[in-house]
Amino acid sequence: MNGLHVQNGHLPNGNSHGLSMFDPRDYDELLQITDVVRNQVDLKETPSIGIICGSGLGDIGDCIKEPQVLSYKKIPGFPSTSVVGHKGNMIFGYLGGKYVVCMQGRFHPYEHGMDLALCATPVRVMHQLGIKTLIVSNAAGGVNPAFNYGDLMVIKDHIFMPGLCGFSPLVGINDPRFGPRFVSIHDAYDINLRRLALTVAQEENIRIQEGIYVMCGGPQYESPAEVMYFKTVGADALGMSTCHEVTVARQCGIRVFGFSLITNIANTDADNSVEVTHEEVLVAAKEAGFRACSFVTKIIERIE
Ligand SMILES: O=P(O)(O)O[C@H]1O[C@H](CO)[C@@H](O)[C@H]1O
Ligand code: HPA
Repeated sequence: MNGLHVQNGHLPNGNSHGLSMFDPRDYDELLQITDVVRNQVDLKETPSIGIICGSGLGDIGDCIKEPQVLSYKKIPGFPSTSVVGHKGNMIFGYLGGKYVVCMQGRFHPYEHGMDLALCATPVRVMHQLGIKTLIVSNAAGGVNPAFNYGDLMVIKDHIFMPGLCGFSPLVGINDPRFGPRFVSIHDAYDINLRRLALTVAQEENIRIQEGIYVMCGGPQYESPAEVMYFKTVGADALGMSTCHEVTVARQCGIRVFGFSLITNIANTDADNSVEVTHEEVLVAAKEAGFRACSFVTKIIERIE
């Protein structure tokens, strides 16, 4: 175990300097982080469901009942979130009648000092805390011409661009306690949860789509030609997150439900291009906050 120092209740964290303090691939070091989390929260029971909030979608965390909030600053090894719209809190409590743990803020590969395994650390910690299901959300640009601003999209499958180029969270030492060296991603997004989500949306009158999410490296938004490229290969929505978390979750045997909020329409015409800004992404997410929250709550109510 290399250099994860947790002494006398003093918790160093990785916010400014600690990114090399622990190896996010080391099961035992992560267990220490998980223990530090456990020791700071009065766990009511084992959380069965983990949630990751996308950009501006932190309202989902604010819906949690009897919340216990642990700032990422108090979790050793956790970097701080640097993207606006990601608060940086781990919240324990009840949602849809189940005990959950929610990451109100995620780490993106384009943030300072990140590697994909470090970005996916919260998933491994939630696995060690005992979750069996992960609900992951994101803000994304719509590519499918049938999509509208503000739609929710159930993720049916993904194209993990960094992963295809060798930047996978599973690259490097593999501890079999997390799962196998080679992971099959043929059924990453659980079909029963997808069906449940589509039913819930219909019953609740929530505009819903289903489609393929592409994770690009970012932080630049895609050029019109790149959007056209992804459209041609079957993409429905573009973002800069999620696939690394889902890959790690699947390695651990966690079943996954994912959805995107379509915050902007990605443009394919360089002669009539439209600028995308993170501010507009956040505005769209804010507008959808209540809808996203009740969507997630109703799904959780009906998860077996
Ligand atoms: O995927 P989330 O975290 O929702 O964030 C999305 O919003 C940011 C761009 O506006 C990018 O980080 C993109 O991935
Ligand atoms: N592209 C990539 N990431 C995004 C977008 C987009 O258009 N919108 C929100 N996140």
